[in-house]
Amino acid sequence: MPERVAVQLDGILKRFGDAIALQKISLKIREGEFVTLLGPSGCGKTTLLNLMAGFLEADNGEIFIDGQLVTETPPYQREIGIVFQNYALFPHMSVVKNVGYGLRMRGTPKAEIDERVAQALALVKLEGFGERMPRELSGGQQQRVALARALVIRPKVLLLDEPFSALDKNLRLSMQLELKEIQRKLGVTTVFVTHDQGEALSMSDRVVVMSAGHVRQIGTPDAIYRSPEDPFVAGFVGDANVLPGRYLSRDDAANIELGDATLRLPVDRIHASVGARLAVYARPENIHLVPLDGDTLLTGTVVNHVFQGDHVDVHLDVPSLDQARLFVRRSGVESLTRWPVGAVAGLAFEDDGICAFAADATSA
Ligand SMILES: Nc1ncnc2c1ncn2[C@@H]1O[C@H](COP(=O)(O)OP(=O)(O)OP(=O)(O)O)[C@@H](O)[C@H]1O
Repeated sequence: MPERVAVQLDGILKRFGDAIALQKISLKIREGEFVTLLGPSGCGKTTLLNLMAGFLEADNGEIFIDGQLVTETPPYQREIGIVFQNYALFPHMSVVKNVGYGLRMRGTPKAEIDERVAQALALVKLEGFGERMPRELSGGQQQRVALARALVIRPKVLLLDEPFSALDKNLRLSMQLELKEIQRKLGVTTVFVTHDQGEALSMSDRVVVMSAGHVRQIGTPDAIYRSPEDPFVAGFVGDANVLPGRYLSRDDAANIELGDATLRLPVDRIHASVGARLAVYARPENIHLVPLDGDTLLTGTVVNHVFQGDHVDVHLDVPSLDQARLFVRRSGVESLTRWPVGAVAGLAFEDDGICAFAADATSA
């Protein structure tokens, strides 16, 4: 059976005055999918979410929800649930009244409202909190109420705009897990907005990376992290060393000059033409320190260790790479003694986690 499309955007263009906030965005979200819009502040994530919700109108393009054209449909008829960053609970209503609001507006019978509100509160683990007022709840509890209020109407799509960004780190992590479990249990199509790449990678089925009103890449977290197709994505998602290189030639692999060394990399990782100067992106965990021998072409001198708890980042100067400084990630503290400051190490690059773009195309 073909997968159903829950949300479809076709050529969405949005201007604010002379400024273009969204540049012809097209996107299909499958039923039951958890999709995250990820990008830096001002890239257009919230604008896109507000267009799906119906709070804003597009200047051009069409939006379909569950196969219906909704471009002209007001928010309350789109059957979507929304959770904002700042809770936006009704302050003068109890938890039960807040959660039941959407059902009362739809004229649902009282007995059914009571039952569905109780179910929704159980889902977000807030049984027993029904008579409290929002001011009597913690930030995390308020956000659970907001989630219950959004889910109780059984929305076709759940939209969340940075819902956990006001929470402290530990609470944010546990809320992320909880949301993901609830979403999986209900199978509700979800669009989540964040500027936090860790949040996007850990929760999503697919991530839509945006910058300056454009979609830069759409893919699974693994594809976005391992095979970025755009220099913005390579620089924004995860840590990367950006090193100067040149695309020498291509046979069954791409031959890339990096300082005195030539790397052979899969051709599909090189987004440039033969002869181009390159910005080579290398993840710190994909560069290894190796003892020097007669064949070592690329070496670095250790200049610093940065202890990060579960790993150590070793920083090195690489004279043959235009004096570039790079860092590699080691899991054990043994690297502190094996590669002390001042030591000279050979650098070995794994294919996985390396990609390159024409140097003049890089924006990150
Ligand atoms: N009502 C508005 N009037 C004018 N410009 C706006 C309006 N809303 C958004 N913009 C502009 O549109 C662009 C996209 O804004 P948007 O809020 O969608 O970004 P964002 O990616 O959600 O950022 P943040 O993470 O900071 O919320 C920005 O340049 C912003 O200044």
